[in-house]
Parts: sequence; structure tokens; C-alpha cells
Amino acid sequence: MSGKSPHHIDDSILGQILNSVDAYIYTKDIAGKYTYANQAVLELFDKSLAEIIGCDDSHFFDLALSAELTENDQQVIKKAIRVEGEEYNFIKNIQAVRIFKTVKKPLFDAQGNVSGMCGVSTDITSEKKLQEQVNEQAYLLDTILNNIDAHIYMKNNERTFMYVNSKVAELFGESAKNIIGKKDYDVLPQAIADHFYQSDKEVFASNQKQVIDETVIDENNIAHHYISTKIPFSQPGKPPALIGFSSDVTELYNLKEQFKKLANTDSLTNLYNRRFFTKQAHKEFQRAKRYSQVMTLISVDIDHFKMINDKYGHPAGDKVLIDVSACLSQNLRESDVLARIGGEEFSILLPETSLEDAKILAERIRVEQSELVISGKWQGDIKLTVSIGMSSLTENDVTFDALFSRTDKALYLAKTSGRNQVYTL
Ligand SMILES: Nc1nc2c(ncn2[C@@H]2O[C@H](COP(=O)(O)OP(=O)(O)OP(=O)(O)O)[C@@H](O)[C@H]2O)c(=O)[nH]1
Repeated sequence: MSGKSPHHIDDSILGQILNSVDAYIYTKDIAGKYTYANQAVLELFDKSLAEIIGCDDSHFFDLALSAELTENDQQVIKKAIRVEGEEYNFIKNIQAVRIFKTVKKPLFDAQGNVSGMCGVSTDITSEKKLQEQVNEQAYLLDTILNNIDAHIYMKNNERTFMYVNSKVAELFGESAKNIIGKKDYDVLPQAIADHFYQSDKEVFASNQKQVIDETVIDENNIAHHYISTKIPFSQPGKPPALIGFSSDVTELYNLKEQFKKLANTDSLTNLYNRRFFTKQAHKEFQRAKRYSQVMTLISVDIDHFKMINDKYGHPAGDKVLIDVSACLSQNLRESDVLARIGGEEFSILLPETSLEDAKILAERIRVEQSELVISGKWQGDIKLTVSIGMSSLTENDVTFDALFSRTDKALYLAKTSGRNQVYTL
């Protein structure tokens, strides 16, 4: 200070400048007592310059709660070095912590010895708080995105990944860092990447949210089913992008398929049941009518099945039903519908099959069934015959039931005229 009063600075042009700066500027002597403070400091402490000069920081700060302040001051004075850092200081006047970005430098006397220090502090409390909030939110978002049971990603219309969560990284077998910035076809097999991009394109074209069922066949030929929601996401000055959420519903899908199959299947023979047959038959009937196609229905019924049950027991009867079903299945085409529609009665719907062609099939079935020999844990082999009724669709049939009743009548006539025969109506 070269013998001049600290008040002197305050009156000078330099003092006016220091007072108009939006920062706290101060000097302290070697004992930590203030030798100068600018207007900002006076306002912060709510004191006049005279009340501050000669006092140390214990008058203005709770030093127990302002560790960096004392630490930084000591470093400057003892080591004669410049210190830059953040200080969390508890200010007595406002009874609150303020965060400062502070630069402190030693001051020297004419002999070159440290005579005190000069400090410039900027209040960064609100920026810090904002930064902390942003960090907290980023952490929260990151925790949610990486722990949620869904694949989440952001991709732009140039097919570049801008974000992937850890589920996606796990699926692609790469770290998220390695995926971000790459194109989808650089991290996925081309066919799969193109498949995904098809629905991406719809999002970009419509600029609307899309909900899509996606199926991917992996390298082991296993199908994975996803439900994907893709939302357009645009930022000014950047290419259009989308955010995708895909949930793996493979297990659910397989379960649904299994239930569907169970609901349509006879558990003993594994053939379709009456419920499925009726539904399918009505569909085929409509189609045959619309396109004026031929269609034939065959009903097969095991003869004297009650006697088989009575003689060999119920388990033997079950085995007969299983073997008869297997034998029936062997003779059919993919488009034919075979079902067990009652105890020992089976129906076969033959789309696009004339009565003449069906007769050949029915006769073959009758012969093959009569040649079946069913053995098991019972005395002797079981032999059986079947009666078959059949009929083709006519122009007068308004519903499938008309064809079904006629076939049933034909079966009845096959039974009443001696069994082990095919009867056509
Ligand atoms: N083992 C076994 N028997 C069954 C099953 N469903 C129905 N049945 C039996 O099938 C028999 C059918 O007997 P009926 O309707 O009198 O016919 P049928 O003895 O074959 O005589 P026809 O048809 O006139 O030649 C009954 O005894 C039923 O108990 C089954 O799932 N398993």
C-alpha cells in the first residue's frame, strides 16, 4: 500500500472501476486483516469500508463452514503462489453459503517479501446450482434409461445412432460408446438394419409416432419379437431424428402362440379340435363360394369303438385314437384341415378337391385304417375298421352346415349299411 490509506484507492479512478466491477475484489495483510474491499464486498457484508478494514474473515464468514477460504489464503501467503479455485463460503450477514470462483495472488513489499494478498471472487452460486440440477437430472435419466427393460435409442435419418442405452449395447454386443456415431448397418447385419430402417422411414415421412411389431431372426434362426414405438425428434440445425423404444415380447408372443395352439388343439391326438375346425370350415366355405371352387368334406368314424374300450380298456382306446389320427394325417396335403370333432369321429375338409378325387382318398383311408395293428400293454393286437361319409359342396348350400349335415347323413348311411365302407351323398 506504500503508506497510502486504503481509502485512497476508493477515491481514485481505479477505485471507481473496481467498485463497478461485478466481482468481489479485496486485499488482506499477512495476518488476514482486510486492507481494501470494493463496493461489492461492502454490500455482501452489509458494512462500510471503515467497518471492514482491519478485521479478519472471522467477522464476516463462519470459517468452520468455509474451509476452502482459509486454506486458499494460507497457501497464497505461505507459499507466495497464485491460487485459483472454488470456495463454498458461509456468509454471516445473509446466513447462507455462496459459491465463488476465486483467484488469489500474493502482494509483495519493496524487499520482495509477501506483505499480504489480493483476491478476486465471482459469485457462481446460481450457475453451480443449475449445473448440479442438470447433473442430477442427467444422472436420473441415465439411471432410468439404463435400467428400464426396453431397448432405447436415438437415430437420425442418415441412419446414425446418436444414443443407445445399455440394453441396446448388450443386444448388439458392443459398448454404447462404440455404437454412438456409427450407422445402423455398421453394427447390425445389413438385412436386419434394412428391416429396421423400413419403419424408421415411415416415421421420417409421416413425422408421426409409429407403433410397430418387429420380428428379427437371429443367426441361430431363432425369432425375436419386439413391440417398437418410434417418435420423431427434431432439433434445430440437425438432421431429423427419432427416438425408439423397443420391448422384447418374444416370451409373451410365444406364450400367446402356445395358448392359441392349445385352444385350437385336441390334447390327446394333437389334431385340431372342433372349435378350430368350425372356424376354419366357415372361412373355406366362403372362399369356395366366392371363387366357385369345388370342396369336399369327409367324416371318418371308428366302428364299434365302444367295444374296443370295453375289451381292452380306456388307455387302449386312447392309443387307438392316437394311431388312427397319425394314419389320417399322413394322407393329407398342407391345405387340408383334419380335426377330431367328437369322441371317435374325425372330419377332413378338402378345399379345391372334387368328389371324384376325394373318393380315391377316402377309399385309401378306409383300407389303411383296416390294416392298422395297434399293440400295447394289453392282451392281443387291436384291429379296427372305419366308416366314412362324404359329400361335396353344391350350389344350393347356403352355409357350411348344409354340407356338414349331408356328410353326417352319409356317415350314418355308411354305418347302417354295414360299416367299413365309404358312402357318398
Ligand atoms: N378311450 C377313449 N374312448 C372315448 C374317448 N372319447 C369317446 N370315447 C368312447 O367312444 C365310444 C363311442 O361309442 P359309440 O358312440 O357307441 O360308437 P361306436 O361304439 O364306435 O359304434 P359305432 O360308431 O356305431 O360303430 C364311447 O364308449 C366313448 O366312451 C376317448 O377320448 N378315449
